[in-house]
Amino acid sequence: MESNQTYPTVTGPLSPSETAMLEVLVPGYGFISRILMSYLNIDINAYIQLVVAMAVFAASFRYIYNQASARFSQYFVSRAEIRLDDEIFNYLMYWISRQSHMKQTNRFVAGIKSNGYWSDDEESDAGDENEWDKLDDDGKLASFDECWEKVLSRDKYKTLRFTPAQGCHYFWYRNRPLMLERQRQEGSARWVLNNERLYLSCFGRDPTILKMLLAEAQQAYVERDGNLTVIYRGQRPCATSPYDWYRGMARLPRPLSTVILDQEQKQSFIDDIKEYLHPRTRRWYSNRGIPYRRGYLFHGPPGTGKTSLCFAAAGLLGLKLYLLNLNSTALDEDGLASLFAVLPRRCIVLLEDIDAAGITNTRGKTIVSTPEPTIDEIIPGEADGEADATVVPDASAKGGVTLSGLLNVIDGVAASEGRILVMTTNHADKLDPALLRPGRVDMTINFGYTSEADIKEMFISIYNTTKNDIRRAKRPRTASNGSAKSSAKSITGERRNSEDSQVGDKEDPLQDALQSHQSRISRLADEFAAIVPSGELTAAEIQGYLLNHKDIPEVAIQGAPEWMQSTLEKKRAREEKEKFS
Ligand SMILES: Nc1ncnc2c1ncn2[C@@H]1O[C@H](COP(=O)(O)OP(=O)(O)OP(=O)(O)O)[C@@H](O)[C@H]1O
Repeated sequence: MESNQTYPTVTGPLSPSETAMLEVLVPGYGFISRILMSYLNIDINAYIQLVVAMAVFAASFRYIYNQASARFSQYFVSRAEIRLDDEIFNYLMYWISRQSHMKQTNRFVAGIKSNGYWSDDEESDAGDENEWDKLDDDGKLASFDECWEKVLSRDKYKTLRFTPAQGCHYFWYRNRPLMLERQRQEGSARWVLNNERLYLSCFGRDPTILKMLLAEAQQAYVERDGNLTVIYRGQRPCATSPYDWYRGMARLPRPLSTVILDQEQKQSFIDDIKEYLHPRTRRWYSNRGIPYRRGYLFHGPPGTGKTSLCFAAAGLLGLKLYLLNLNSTALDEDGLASLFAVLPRRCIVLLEDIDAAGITNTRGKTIVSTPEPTIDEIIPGEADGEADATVVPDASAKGGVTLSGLLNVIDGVAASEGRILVMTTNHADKLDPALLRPGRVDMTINFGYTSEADIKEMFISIYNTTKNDIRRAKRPRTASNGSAKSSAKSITGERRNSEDSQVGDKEDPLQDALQSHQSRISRLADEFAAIVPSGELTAAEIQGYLLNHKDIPEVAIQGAPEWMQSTLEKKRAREEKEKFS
């Protein structure tokens, strides 16, 4: 029997069941096809097979292309992967940002912010001096205002840096075509910083060219630092990231001679470190089953040179300085352990003010903290804050590092070897004896108030002249006012270079003038030391005063009695207050 059933109005090469299937696969298909039919008289069913065929072809082509390119890459392309959390990422970015071909790319990331691979500090300092030099070279003694105007306008226009944006970039390196790919790590959240990867690729199965490029990038990066002391800080960029060491500033090394301390103590500290770092020492330790570590404790009142000595030692030995603030609540024992685990083979780790961090207690108690400092905060010699940490009995409640956690990373079974640990404190007597036992602290240096000899030495080091101070004194200057001020200014202006050689070179044409300057300064130093009582002030206090009169030592001496009196009065008042509180 024939059925009277009516089919939908859609007609064409597709059967109703096929159309129904399409409706399932492409919701709204029937509706759209009816609209097209009624208004435009187009029957899309007539083209559907063509469309499907094209889609199948495109999908197959894509699949084949992907497979072919994967096979091609596998057999004919070498590729290096560089991860953001590795320092080599900085090497490569630094190198790239200085390549002319990379500057020409039309997809790039522009930035001015200093980071691991761009640090403008040194360039800016050198630039400032150049401005001054240019004005001086015109034959006139540059005035501050003239120079400052130029420096300020330079500061307004920070250097723009460009690095390739995400995606592929092609370039030639040593006559070979290479590809650089910048990628976000798949599956990572956008706000997570630690998720970038770089891929370097070249044709052929031999990756030598890539390794050469990476070695060149490393060399460029390392040479940029030259003899600067590089400071790393243990922190994390955001709350979800793990703790890691982040490169902070790179500073000119501080000459050891500028740290005023008993010569014998200073020398035995340096000799001890040198002995420890000697290539044979590691084996000596391991042959005897002794963990290869060395710890130092610097203690004394604030501003007596603890940080300065550590910084100077790092500069002298060309070691990187790793700074860690134990006061952070966010830093737990795992974070601490992971930071110590990734320390390089040779470095100095500086834990400042450990008494403030709460290591004044017995094991199991927690160090509680102040907010985390920023990465750029550390300037050796300027750290003076006493963290207002408190100690709470429950380690789990607030986070933070326990004393036993600290002891574990210092010399636990899994503790890292090779590093030099320096801890500083203002109150050694408050520290737990466990922290001070040999193996954890192998040498203790006491920093005290200045003696008469220290005061003289400080005075001389501030007013005397180093070769670097007069590197620009290529022509005799006529002093603008003929006063002691102008003569002092011309030879004491700059104290920023690493060499601390005092002038006295036989061939130096300025030798006579400088020698008489030196003997004058040494005479004035005696006068100053006669005014300032020994054992009363810290080096920082004396330095602070002398810096207020850095151009005219005579004026410093004139004002010294009054300054001494007011400083001592304030000190006594503070001590009285502390006694009663
Ligand atoms: N012994 C010293 N020799 C030379 N300069 C010193 C000395 N002590 C302090 N200074 C000067 O005082 C400033 C502070 O010094 P530094 O940070 O080294 O002191 P500190 O003992 O580490 O202080 P704190 O305990 O507060 O951390 C620096 O600018 C440094 O140049």
